This record gives sequence, C-alpha cells and structure tokens, in this order.
Amino acid sequence: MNQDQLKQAVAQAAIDHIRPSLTDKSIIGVGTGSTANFFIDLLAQHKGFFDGAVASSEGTAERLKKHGIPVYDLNSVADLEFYVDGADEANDNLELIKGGGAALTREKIVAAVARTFICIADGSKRVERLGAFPLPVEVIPMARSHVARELVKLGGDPVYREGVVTDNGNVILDVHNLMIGFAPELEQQINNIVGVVTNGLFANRPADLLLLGTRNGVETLTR
Ligand SMILES: O=C[C@H](O)[C@H](O)[C@H](O)COP(=O)(O)O
Repeated sequence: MNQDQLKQAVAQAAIDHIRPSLTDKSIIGVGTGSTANFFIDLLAQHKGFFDGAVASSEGTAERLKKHGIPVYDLNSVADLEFYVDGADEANDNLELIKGGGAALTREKIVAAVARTFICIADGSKRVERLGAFPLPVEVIPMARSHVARELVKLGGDPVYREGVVTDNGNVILDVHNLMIGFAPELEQQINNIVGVVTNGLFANRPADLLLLGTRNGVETLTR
C-alpha cells in the first residue's frame, strides 16, 4: 500500500466511525490537507444522510461545494458532533502538530467546538516525541520579527514561510529544533507571545480518536 492508499483507508475508517451517528440534521467539521481531501471525497458519497459541513479553510470549503455539500458558517452552527482532520505529527497521547498547510487557526477553532475530534493520518505521522516536524505558528504580519525573537528565546529556530498568506491574512513562522517537553504548557507559552494568533500544537485540545493507516490495517488509538 502506498501513502495515498493509507490515507484513503483512514478516511474510509472515519466515515465508518461517524456514519451510524449521522442524521439529516448532522453538520460535520471538516479539516484541511491531502488526508482530509480523501475524507471529503468519500463523504460526498453519503449526501442525504447528513445536512452539511463546516470547513476549516477556504480550500476545503471549495472542495465541499464542488461535491454539492452545503457549507455552513461556524457561527450559525450550535452543535458539531464530529471534526475530522489530518495531522503532521501525532503522539500516543493524541497530541498533534498541525499547520503544514497553514490552516492551523481555523482548524483549532473548529476542533474546539466539536465534541469529538477524529484525527486521520498515515502511519508515518506517528511519533514518540513531537517536534521533528517544524512547529507552524500563525503570526500577525507586523509582529513577525518580534515573535521570531521571542521564539528564539524559547530555544527554537523560526523560519518565515515565504510567499504564504493564511486564509486570515497572516503569515507563518515554522519553528525548527524546539524541545517539546510538556506540550500543553509550550502551546500556551507560544500563544502568549503578543502577535501570535495561534500555534500548531494541539495539546490542550488533542484528538479524541486517532486512526492511523498502516500496512497491517487501520490502528485505532483513543485517549
Ligand atoms: O494546515 C494543514 C493541516 O494541519 C493538515 O491537516 C496537516 O498539514 C496534514 O496534512 P496532510 O493530510 O496533507 O498530511
């Protein structure tokens, strides 16, 4: 099985997990990235069994709409049972690094609202310790240098992701070589830097269910 087939398998596992709970009133939170795209394409086969979706990026909204799936503004949604999204790294505590596709802030917002966050990833994303993947930090453009200096004080090496503007009009610093000891604390510390919108650590709101695509099948990890 190649990586795309593993992504497809976990996307299908997520569909199988949520399908029995769906009603014609269900609205599903949908993440961003190549794994989430497999999920969207499979979800489209179940139109009629749910109402619509909330998107974590403009790209995802566009893909959902192309499939004819209604996209709702999160502000108009009172109840979101599921949020399904990929990750760049995941540990066995279901803490994640996300934001390789620059969608981290909207992803974190939708994850905060959802009752169940299902993370889908191919097995290569599983790590013992988070941090080999550079941590994405979304920053207000005028604060970029200030935030970079503060991140250096935390022991990281921030690199400006040139040419990338987030859906919120901000920029991304990718922080290399961070020692991530206690992830929930570091997540807060970075978010406390003035000018940071949010960072890609999902440790205070980790996933509830992690579906990992491996050559031996889909592994399920829960908290
Ligand atoms: O900003 C992007 C998201 O956090 C993605 O979920 C993450 O980068 C994983 O993407 P992919 O499924 O393409 O590996």
